[in-house]
Amino acid sequence: MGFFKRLKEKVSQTTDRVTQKFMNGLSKTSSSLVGAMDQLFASYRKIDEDFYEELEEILISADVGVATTMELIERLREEVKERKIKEPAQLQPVLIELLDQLMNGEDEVAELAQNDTGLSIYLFVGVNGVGKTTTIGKLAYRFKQEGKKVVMAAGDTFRAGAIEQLETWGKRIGVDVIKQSAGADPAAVIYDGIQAAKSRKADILLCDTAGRLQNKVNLMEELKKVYRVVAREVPGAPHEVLLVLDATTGQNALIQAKTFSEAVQVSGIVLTKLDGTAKGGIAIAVRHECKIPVKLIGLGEQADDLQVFDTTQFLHALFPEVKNEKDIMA
Ligand SMILES: Nc1nc2c(ncn2[C@@H]2O[C@H](COP(=O)(O)OP(=O)(O)OP(=O)(O)O)[C@@H](O)[C@H]2O)c(=O)[nH]1
Repeated sequence: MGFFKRLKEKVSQTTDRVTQKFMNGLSKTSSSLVGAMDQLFASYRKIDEDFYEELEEILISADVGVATTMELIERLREEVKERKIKEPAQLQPVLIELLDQLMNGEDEVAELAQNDTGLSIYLFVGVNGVGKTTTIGKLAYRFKQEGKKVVMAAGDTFRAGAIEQLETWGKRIGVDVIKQSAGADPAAVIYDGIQAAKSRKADILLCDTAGRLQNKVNLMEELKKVYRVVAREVPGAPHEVLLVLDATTGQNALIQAKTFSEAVQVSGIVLTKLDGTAKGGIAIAVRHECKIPVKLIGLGEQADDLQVFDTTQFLHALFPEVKNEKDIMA
């Protein structure tokens, strides 16, 4: 179903709070992207090579990425030909539909996997500072709100601060944290976490992992070991391996996605700090270029600023004025 049809249904159905979260969180990207596009559409009388070139620059500076931008422009040229569009201003709804398609259109809002026969185990991977610990705290809060019994394991033993930070989150939201001292073997901490979660009949165990070791090889070996321990202790686990990427690092996030996917089977991406950048186009690039679904996005530091990624809400927050094709055609 096309974007505008879903928009009518989804935005009216979804609680206003979610739509507001997306709009507030993406306001920086929206104002810079829409501002630049409005200027472009107003300053061109016809759709020519200069117009396409300027549109390319706008998309790339919003961190949509070169590959995704090139593909978008290619599809736009075809649409312009097919629909015999003359006015640049008529392009905006077409552009939004194409962005929607590039982001896999139909809202397969990727659900978080659960183990309906017992303990669900999530691993969180990603480099230091991207928001891993914060994301674990926010997700623990979300699951607790849903009535689930949650336990967290402080597997990022590389940085002492990460252990304390997770403990702070645990105290704040009333969730147990299983830890050892800094420098301990992450796989041993996560093994303890699994035993504790089982004995406490928890529904879900959220595991932080090392954000950095001496070098990439050690880090990747470490992650493979954690993965093996989890898979041995609970059949079918880990149920999610969530790679946490910082949206403010732009195209670097794509490089990290490729690196981590070589070491462990990443099942989903959490894109954090989208509220902290005007280059939220990175979500489009990640969604289109990585074959891994963006499952969650971080729209702020508060516990309920972690939202399930939803293409319709995302594009509506970027282009809030465009409710349907007629808005622009008129
Ligand atoms: N504005 C904003 N800040 C965020 C978001 N997610 C995390 N942060 C902040 O980013 C900073 C780093 O977050 P951490 O959770 O410590 O990063 P980390 O990846 O856990 O770092 P390590 O624990 O070393 O792996 C903290 O100040 C968080 O509050 C977000 O979605 N929006």
